[in-house]
Amino acid sequence: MPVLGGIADDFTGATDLATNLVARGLRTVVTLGVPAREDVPADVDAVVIAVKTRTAEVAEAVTTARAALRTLLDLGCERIYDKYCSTFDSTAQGNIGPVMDALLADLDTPGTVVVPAFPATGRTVYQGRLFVGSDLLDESSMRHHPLTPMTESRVRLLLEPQTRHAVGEVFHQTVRRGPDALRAALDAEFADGGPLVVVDAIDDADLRVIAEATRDLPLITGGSGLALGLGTATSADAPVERAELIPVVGGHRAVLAGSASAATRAQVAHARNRLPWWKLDLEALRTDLDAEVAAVVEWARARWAEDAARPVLVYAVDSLADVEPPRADGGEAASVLVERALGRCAARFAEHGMGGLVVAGGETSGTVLTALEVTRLRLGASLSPGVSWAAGTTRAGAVVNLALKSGNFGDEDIFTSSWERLA
Ligand SMILES: Nc1ncnc2c1ncn2[C@@H]1O[C@H](COP(=O)(O)OP(=O)(O)O)[C@@H](O)[C@H]1O
Ligand SMILES: O=C(O)[C@@H](O)C(=O)COP(=O)(O)O
Repeated sequence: MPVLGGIADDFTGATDLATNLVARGLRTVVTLGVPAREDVPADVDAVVIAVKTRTAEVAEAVTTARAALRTLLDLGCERIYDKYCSTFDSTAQGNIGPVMDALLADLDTPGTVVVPAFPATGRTVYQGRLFVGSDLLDESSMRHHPLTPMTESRVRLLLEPQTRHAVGEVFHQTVRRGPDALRAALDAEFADGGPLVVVDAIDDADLRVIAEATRDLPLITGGSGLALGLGTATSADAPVERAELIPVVGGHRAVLAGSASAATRAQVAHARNRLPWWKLDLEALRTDLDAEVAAVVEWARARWAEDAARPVLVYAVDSLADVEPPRADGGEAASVLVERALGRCAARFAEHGMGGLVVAGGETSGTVLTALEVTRLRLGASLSPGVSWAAGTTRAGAVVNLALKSGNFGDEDIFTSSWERLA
């Protein structure tokens, strides 16, 4: 029976959290959407429900999060982990604050911590300010995010407009004094300040202190980093390797990249010199999307006929100059066309024997998994911080190996090197 239940506001965020839970020895399953109780396997320690609510209407995000919470409690989960982006992707309306408010109310708890930090990927919080590498959040590329531009770095100021509660802060000086000092500071905030407390963390040792100080809270919130501080589920008879065991299926291999993020663009440039590649043509998609997809599928099958195990790369963006802004004339947005095309490619590739797939991009992953009719993922070995191989089960019961990569995650060679870890 699962002990920990996660609610993640997008699909790559869910696999990011699950990756860190597996690293702590927890056998973890990700469900895509709120599952029926009988669809959750019994032999897991953690369940992460992936919902696509980061940029949804506030009311929809809250209703979905509450439904996910009810299911996790029904499954027997004793603690809930509310996972949002390590760059706090949200707007003044939400959805991080409204979801926290709803979870706090439903769990009837005195308060919780707000911990976006994920130091392994450069996201740290110091004196209440969120950094991406050495840049303050509002000076990083997140300033220009198309849906959730982040123009403020102080987490308290980002959260206050979104929540009905007061927001407190506990700085690094206190975290450094250890779990007891932190817990005393949190209790003081919960008693006089408010139930939401932003806590600094600049390295994994800080995350361990925060996890220890909050071990009896029914709700914790953050990026995925906080999971690295959780007590390990491992023992002599339950080593970390047990949590990583997933079925590996054979078959053809592909990489589908719809992300335009800086890390993905570098990974595409690296892979173009090493793998057969196809760059989607926006004009061709706009003219006849099905014909372009058919051409991609024919091309991929020819490459697999030459070398059955060699991955093919299908991607959308080399440089930011390729990114087409939303159209003023009401024509179909490039982002929609690219997502639709990559989803259809995935489904057709699966019909032609694809057994392994790396997907780059959060929105893209959502579309691709929907097209493949994958309903749940069992997380396996980690590829890099926040990214793992998984075994995805489709509605029809077929299994496909998947690695979902958030746009800014992963080393430059992830599209070519990840396959070694699958073997
Ligand atoms: N040439 C393009 N012009 C406009 N949008 C694009 C283009 N290529 C891809 N996109 C869209 O950009 C979005 C990237 O988002 P996502 O997949 O979440 O990646 P990330 O994780 O990097 O944010 C997708 O909706 C994708 O379809
Ligand atoms: O917390 C994180 O940084 C990631 O898990 C995440 O949510 C990234 O979002 P996308 O870049 O939209 O995939």
